[in-house]
Amino acid sequence: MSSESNSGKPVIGINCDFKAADRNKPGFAYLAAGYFQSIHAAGGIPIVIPPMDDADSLGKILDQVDGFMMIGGADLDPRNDGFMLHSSVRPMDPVRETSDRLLVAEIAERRLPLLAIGAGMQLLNVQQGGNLFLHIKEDLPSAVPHLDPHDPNHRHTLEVEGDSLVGRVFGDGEIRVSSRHHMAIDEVAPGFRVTARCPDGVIEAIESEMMDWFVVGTQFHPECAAASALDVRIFEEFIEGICAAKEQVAKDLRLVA
Ligand SMILES: N[C@@H](CCC(=O)NCCCC(=O)O)C(=O)O
Repeated sequence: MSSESNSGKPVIGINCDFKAADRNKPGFAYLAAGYFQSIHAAGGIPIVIPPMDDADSLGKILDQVDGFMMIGGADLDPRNDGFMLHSSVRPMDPVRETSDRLLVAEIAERRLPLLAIGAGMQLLNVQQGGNLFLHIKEDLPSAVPHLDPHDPNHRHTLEVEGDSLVGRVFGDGEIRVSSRHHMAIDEVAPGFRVTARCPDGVIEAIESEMMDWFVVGTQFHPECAAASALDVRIFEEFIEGICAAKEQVAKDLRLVA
């Protein structure tokens, strides 16, 4: 049973990153402010969820939200999906990855509406049966740069499918998005379709084709400080999609009442 916030605004859970304690500092859970600020600005109520390796507690939290957003971050450890480690891989802290994997598995089981960004989309794809290129520079040598370590606001152009959420958001005309990744989706998981690519062919957005699961994934970062007004519309479409689904459920319940 998800929450029904007083204002009717959907409550959106958001995972966060984790940095382990060292000799001089305690461990930290953290996330870029743009993630929760974007959800709030779009009409949602953000709730940041600390990493936990406790499926029962994470499940009780998911009982209380109307949707979820999985944020970006460092690399998924390819060994968790049966692949060899690659010299370019900088794994995220295992505390975060363990929690993220439990979250995505439960979100999928519940068909909870999901917006997955960057590493969040990559995790969704591998957990649902797809896989990743571990290093674009090696796997797709003709690709344009998708990461500039000296420019957090590195951007590249995007080509979108018209009949999609990102297609509705960006429309026609040149689109440039913020890109900070060296991995990318290779095979898309069953039940999902590609809705945007960089002109070099790298997959930049996916959406669920399943009637019972509203999911959008972006490799680019619509939450970043340099996001455009159109990027912001992705969050609005996500919130609107959740509200529409809730209204439909309420209508259906009235019909059978
Ligand atoms: N590390 C992966 C995923 C890319 C990603 O999520 N980048 C965002 C980094 C900044 C942040 O933490 O939000 C890859 O490189 O492919």
